Parts: sequence; structure tokens; C-alpha cells
Amino acid sequence: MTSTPNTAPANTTPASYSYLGPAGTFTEAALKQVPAAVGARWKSVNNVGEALDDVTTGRSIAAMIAIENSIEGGVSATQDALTTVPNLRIVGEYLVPVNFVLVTRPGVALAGVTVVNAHPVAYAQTRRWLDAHLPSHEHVPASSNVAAAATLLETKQADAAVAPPGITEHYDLDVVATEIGNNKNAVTRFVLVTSRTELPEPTGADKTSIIVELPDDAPGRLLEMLEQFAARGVNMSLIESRPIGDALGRYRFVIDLEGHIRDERVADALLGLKRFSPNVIFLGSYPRADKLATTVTPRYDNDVFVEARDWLRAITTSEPSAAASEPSATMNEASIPEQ
Ligand SMILES: O=C(O)C(=O)C[C@]1(C(=O)O)C=C[C@@H](O)C=C1
Repeated sequence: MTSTPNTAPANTTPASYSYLGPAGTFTEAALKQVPAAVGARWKSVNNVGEALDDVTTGRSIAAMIAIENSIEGGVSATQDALTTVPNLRIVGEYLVPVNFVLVTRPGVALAGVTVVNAHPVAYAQTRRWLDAHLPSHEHVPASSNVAAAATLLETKQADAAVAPPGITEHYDLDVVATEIGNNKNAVTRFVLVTSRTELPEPTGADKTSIIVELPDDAPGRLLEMLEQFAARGVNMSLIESRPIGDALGRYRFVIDLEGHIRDERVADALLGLKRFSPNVIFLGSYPRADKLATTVTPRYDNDVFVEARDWLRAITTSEPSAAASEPSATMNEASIPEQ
């Protein structure tokens, strides 16, 4: 008889989590919020594509990626990567307040800055300050906020970098300006992505992320898509369009819904969408970071959908409906006596 070993081999490497690095990025701050990642190996990567590739190839069990910013809206690189890389699931969302400082190589004053390194999303969020204080600056894009700062010590390509406030804990740089963001209450939303297909349990405060294409460009198609949600009392917390890329004027929609796919009203809306759209990508149902419970109008409660299905089944199978014994105010047919 063979026995199955119940301990992992000694050389098993701990599960990796990929994140946009190096250490000190906002993405790292988001990963610090994941209890399961404590004690795991953290793999710093240079872009979203690399993070998702780690997940699909199994090099990492999950990746933390920025998906939405309160000033800039959706992070298009993430939205597009989630559309093209199959079999990915969002299992959690995390919010990180984002504020920025301007750092220089030691000894360089603000007046001496002409070239600024910055991650494109960070640049967009600090543009107002940069235009006001450095009107003729040149922008050099960086792969992350921390990479922008680190490069100052490696090359002389730029004089300053837009970086997170904690940057001086990691690099010997001078902070020449603080709070340079357009809005000091800015927040970036991050999602944890895996290739596992088990759904997180519904919590009553969940989100469902999907990407949807319209069947054609006939008048009213967008309205028809939105009706799927309206008819089931499903609220949206985000809708953005992204070009499909094959022709001008062709867009897909990135949508976040309030609720979990195991909520009857959300499942029913997705069935409606699936019948209507040539391409629906389900990205996941996961607990909301703000833990705000979804408000559901009573007529869209789970029980109402179950009761309606039971009513239909009773009619089509001639079997008694569970509700037949109790008089129903809304479903008179359910009480038709058995033949
Ligand atoms: O994680 C970081 O620090 C990043 O540089 C990335 C990133 C992004 O990809 O959106 C994250 C948050 C900020 O809104 C700007 C940039």
C-alpha cells in the first residue's frame, strides 16, 4: 500500500504575489492590505502585462494591479490587459490614498528642474502643479512612481521625479515640493487578480466586474444593454468605454455592478447580457473595499426571483409550487389548484 506524504517537499518555494515595484509603490501599499500575502514572496514587476503573465503562467498565485483612480478614471492599460488575457479573476479590491511629492537628486533645487520623471497616471494627477510651477518642463515616463525616483540616482536623464511621500525611506533624495497632486483626497483602487475560478462568498457588500461588447451599432444598443441592469434593479458603480481596436468607433464597455453573481438579480442581468452581447467577459465578484452594503429594492430581493421561478416551474410541470399553499398577493397563478 502506498502512502501519500502529508507535508510539502522541503524545497517548495512560498506562493508569490506580483506587484508593480520596486518597494515603496502605491501598489505595494495595496498588497500590504492582503492578509494572505503576509509571509508570502512578493515579486516586483515592471508593468501590468508582466504581473498578469506571472499569474497565467503560475509563477505567482496572484497579482495586485491598479484599475481606477478617482482623478484619472480607469487605468486603461489594466482594462485592456484584463480584456485580452483570458481566465483571470478579480478576487478583491483595495483602496490606497495617493498623494505625491517632487524629489530631486541631492543638491538640485526646484529652480534647476527641467526634466521630470513620472509614471503616466501619476503625471496626469500632478499636471496642474507641474504646469504652474515648472511651465516648460519635459516629462519622461517611468514604469512606476518609485522607479521614477530611483532612476534619478542611476542616470542624469531627468532632474526630478514625481513620487510617493514615503520615497525618502528608500532612496537618498531631496523633497523639493509636497502635496503636488491635483486633489489631496485622491484615491487609487487596486484589484487582486488570480487564475483560480472559485468565487469569493457573497457578503452583501460586493462588486461584480464585467466587460461587454454591443452586438452592432444599431440605434439604442447601449440603452438596451443598460436596460438589462435597470430591469433587475442592479446599480452600476463604473462604466467606461475602451476601443475594441479593429475599427474607428467600435468600443467595449468596462462595467462594475453592485452585487455578487450569486445574487439572483445580478445573475439574471448577466443572463440577459449574455443573450444580447457577442462577448461578455466575467472578471469576478468580490467584496467591496469600502464594505458599503448594497441597497436592494424589495422587489429585486433573491426570494422574489426564486418565487417567480417556482411559479413558472409549477405552471410548466403541473407540479405544485412551494408558494401554492400560501396565498400570494403577486402571483395568483401559483394558487391554481392541481389537476
Ligand atoms: O503603484 C504605484 O506607485 C504606481 O506607480 C502605479 C500607479 C498606477 O498604475 O496607476 C498607482 C497609483 C497612482 O495612481 C499612480 C500610479
